Amino acid sequence: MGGIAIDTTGVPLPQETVDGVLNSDACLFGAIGGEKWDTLPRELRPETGLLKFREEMGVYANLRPAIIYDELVNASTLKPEVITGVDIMIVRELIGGIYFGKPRENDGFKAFNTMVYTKPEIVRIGKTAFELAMKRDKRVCSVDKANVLEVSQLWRDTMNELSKDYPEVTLSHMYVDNAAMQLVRNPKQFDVIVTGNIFGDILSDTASMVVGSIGLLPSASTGDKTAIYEPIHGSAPDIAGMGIANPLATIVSAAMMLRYSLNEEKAADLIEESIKSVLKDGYRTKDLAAYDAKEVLNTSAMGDVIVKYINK
Ligand SMILES: NC(=O)c1ccc[n+]([C@@H]2O[C@H](COP(=O)([O-])OP(=O)(O)OC[C@H]3O[C@@H](n4cnc5c(N)ncnc54)[C@H](O)[C@@H]3O)[C@@H](O)[C@H]2O)c1
Ligand SMILES: CC(C)[C@H](C(=O)O)[C@@H](O)C(=O)O
Ligand SMILES: [Mg+2]
Repeated sequence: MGGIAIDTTGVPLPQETVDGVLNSDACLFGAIGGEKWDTLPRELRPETGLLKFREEMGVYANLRPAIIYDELVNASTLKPEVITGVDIMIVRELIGGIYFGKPRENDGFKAFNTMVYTKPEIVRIGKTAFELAMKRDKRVCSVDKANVLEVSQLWRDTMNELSKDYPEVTLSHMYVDNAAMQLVRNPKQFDVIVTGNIFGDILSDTASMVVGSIGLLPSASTGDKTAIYEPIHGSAPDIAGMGIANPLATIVSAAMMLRYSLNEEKAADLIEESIKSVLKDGYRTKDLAAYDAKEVLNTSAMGDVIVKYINK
């Protein structure tokens, strides 16, 4: 799917791809997008294919963990004391909100999108967040813009109602502008963040830089049918072909896939432990190279060294 599908079949999401993934336990997704396809009509763009893909797979809960590796505390642009120990789980609603709301239009003079959530959609993602919090530090921060938006008021009221089913979990609320600021001011205050589609998109890119690089953040998109595992970053066109992209976000996504969809806990542990050892031994890709690097590797060499450590 994406650009390659457009070039070979004329559409960004061929039915064959949808059927293939629906018949699978899980999907490991790379990244889509690029200037070449940016001027196509919206319905033919890679991004539209990705959204349709997520919708067809029913993956409403996008889990984006931002955890700092001890070895990389110096890689963040933030001070070590601010970020040491950061362990945030962003729970982003993925198949609703302004990305999918109707009506939507651009007639060349006026353009609009609609941010819409129904109560069942909010309950569904809220449950995911509360259940996850029960296995973590039992704190959920719900991020919205209830001071301005009706849709956020319903979001907040619903989260408050739902929290009664989870008396052990502490629920707090934050406006999205403040949340963006708090993420860089004091990221350790967060355990689970639950939020809508567009706010989660923005806050997860911010969180990635808190822990060092956007090339580090994996994600799991789960729902009722199957699951998609993908790095949070895009196709990084500005560095395409240079061999300097960090492959860790994708590799960690694969580890998440092994753990959560394929029941291969040991294999997942092995990958994650190898990554930690590789970082500890000072191997870095360029995005992390300025900090404590003993050896700077290109994309495929980083993959190779992780494989070597796994085999060890
Ligand atoms: N899930 C996806 O497939 C996805 C996600 C985001 C953006 N996109 C698409 O990707 C294209 C580029 O978008 P963008 O530039 O805003 O976002 P991007 O995430 O591709 O890149 C943002 C910045 O981060 C850097 N970066 C990204 N991944 C990296 C990695 N693994 N290692 C090192 N540096 C990395 C890039 O070089 C760039 O400077 C667009 O077409 C966009 O629609 C796709
Ligand atoms: C490419 C784009 C449609 C996508 C999104 O906004 O969901 C991306 O930014 C992401 O974070 O996965
Ligand atoms: Mg994004």
